Amino acid sequence: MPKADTRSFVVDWNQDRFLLDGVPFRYVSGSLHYFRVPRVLWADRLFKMRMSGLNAVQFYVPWNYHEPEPGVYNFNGSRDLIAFLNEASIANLLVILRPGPYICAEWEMGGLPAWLLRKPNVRLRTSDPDFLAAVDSWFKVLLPKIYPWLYHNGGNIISIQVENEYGSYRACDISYMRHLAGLFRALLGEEILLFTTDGPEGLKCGSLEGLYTTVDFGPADNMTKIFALQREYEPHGPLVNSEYYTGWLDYWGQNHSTRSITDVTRGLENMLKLGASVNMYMFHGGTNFGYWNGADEKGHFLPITTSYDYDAPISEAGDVTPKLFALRNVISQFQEIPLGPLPPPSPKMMLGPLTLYLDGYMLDFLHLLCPQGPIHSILPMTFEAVRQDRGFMLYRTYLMYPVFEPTQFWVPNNGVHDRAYVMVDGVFQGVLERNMKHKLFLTGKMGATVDVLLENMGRLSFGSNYSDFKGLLEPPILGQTILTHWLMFPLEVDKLVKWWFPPQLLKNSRPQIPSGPIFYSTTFSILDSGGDTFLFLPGWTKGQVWINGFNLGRYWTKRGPQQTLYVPRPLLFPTGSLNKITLLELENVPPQPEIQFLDSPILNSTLHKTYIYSLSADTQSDSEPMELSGH
Ligand SMILES: CCCC/N=C1\SC[C@@H]2[C@H](O)[C@H](O)[C@@H](O)CN12
Repeated sequence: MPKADTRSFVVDWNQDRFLLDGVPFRYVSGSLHYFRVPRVLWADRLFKMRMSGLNAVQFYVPWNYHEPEPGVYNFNGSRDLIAFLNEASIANLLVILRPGPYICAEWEMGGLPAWLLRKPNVRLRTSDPDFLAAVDSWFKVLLPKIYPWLYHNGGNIISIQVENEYGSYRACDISYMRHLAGLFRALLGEEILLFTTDGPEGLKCGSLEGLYTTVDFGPADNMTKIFALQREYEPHGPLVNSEYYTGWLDYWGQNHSTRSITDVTRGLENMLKLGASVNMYMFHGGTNFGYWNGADEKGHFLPITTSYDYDAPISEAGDVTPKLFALRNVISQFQEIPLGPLPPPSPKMMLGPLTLYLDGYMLDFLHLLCPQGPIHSILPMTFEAVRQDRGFMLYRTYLMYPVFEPTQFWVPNNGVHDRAYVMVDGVFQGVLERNMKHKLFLTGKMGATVDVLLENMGRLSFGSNYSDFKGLLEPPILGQTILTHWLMFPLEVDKLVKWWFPPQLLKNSRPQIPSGPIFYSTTFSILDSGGDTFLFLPGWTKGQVWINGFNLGRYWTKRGPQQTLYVPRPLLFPTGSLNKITLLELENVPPQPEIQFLDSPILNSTLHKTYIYSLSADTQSDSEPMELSGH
């Protein structure tokens, strides 16, 4: 077989295979998402993937991670895409790039920026002119950055995916797919291999003439049937599974997902025997730090957990697993794998228990959390309308009349997106939750302050046939009265947490019943010999954690299945320096406000039965309000 005299990665239509520089080539790839791994750990993870026998790495580019506001771009630090491409090159891994614009990935809004929803009627993932204008603007920044990294230009990108499982989306807008294909060709040239990926039900609307059709399926699926479906769209060319599921995602309140080593290795072996190219999704999952998790909807709203361990061959903490060695053994039967050992699991550290101390009630810091002051509106406004993309917003109103008897407080049309923590005169009354908890009862004196803290638990990343706006989507109803005249406080919690809470800020303006939303913190130092660790929050309910100002993600100890948060060692300061951990507890503080750092994760706690509300047991009243209040 003569080698190509130039760099090339092409489909050999006669032999149903790929050719790399003119030589037959099959990729055995793995997915790793740079946006779920601190930059300092990228090289470690990529090296382990190479040593596992992979010759390629596949990853998405989340639009919302790089364009926080229209026309504002961020490719720095853990967002430095080019640096990640370079690390992959150093690890001798080719790249299969998936820039979207929609990526799914259990990522917030499937990677689409929330600011698209500032035009409430925008039709996402269609040829809607407003949507396409934003897409064009983004890709005219992104695609020229990756052009030099295309394989035939001297880089390591061998193929690029257009959209993501588009056939699973209701719109089925071929004009949109054609627009994307044209844009990619215009900005990347004719040589690069462009492809699509769909499940077996999605090929009709997901595939497009001129884009190589690939499929995705897991170990329990019928490989023969699904590859036959791919053949209906690609009678010639290599068989490709672009997402072979090595594990699966986790939802808060559902059991931890796993896939057996036997099933996963058997499926891989069967595909490699066919000569197929395969990408294993995920090979290393990582973490949904901050507020970046997405959500699904299967009967009810299902936010994704902070951990994206995915039961992947490389664990969330970057450790090799028996599943990795089993897969490496399969790969070694089909192609050469690098000689040499894989690094052992990294050192882990235990610490604590540590006592946390009350910094203050969230409501006492509104002047710092919302320095620009509230927005006033007769009816509550959404996060998107006030340009708060993620995190928390406080909605405040006042009782225009006394409420002596416990009176139902609810939001019509399941309008709490996603969790609401209700206070009256600063005293915690309870929680309302999208799909799960529609009402609570409260009393209050005339003029009492009614505060509703809304938590955005992550926008739908899959299966949404509507735009997932956040906040109070309808005005709450107290008894028969619609509550109007609201103050909206978009809260800059992350900015505040980076400050130190001077004790003098702490007002004892409320009974010392520690309940949320409330800040606790402490400082601690570690031994230099310490390693990665796993934060355990026994007795705490739900909230957010920061370590040294880094937003580690959400905890929901009461609901599970995740009980610990992965703490990468590079986040911690060395011996002699104090580390600071801050918790925002949204509900109830344990009698012993302590935390621990464990040397192994807990991702599969049994469900707390109290969570399993049946929808019928908690339906809201359908009675229409008799009068408007607040006038
Ligand atoms: C039956 C699966 C339909 C949804 N597709 C999923 S769930 C896990 C993965 C990731 O979200 C991935 O980003 C999707 O492309 C495919 N997939």
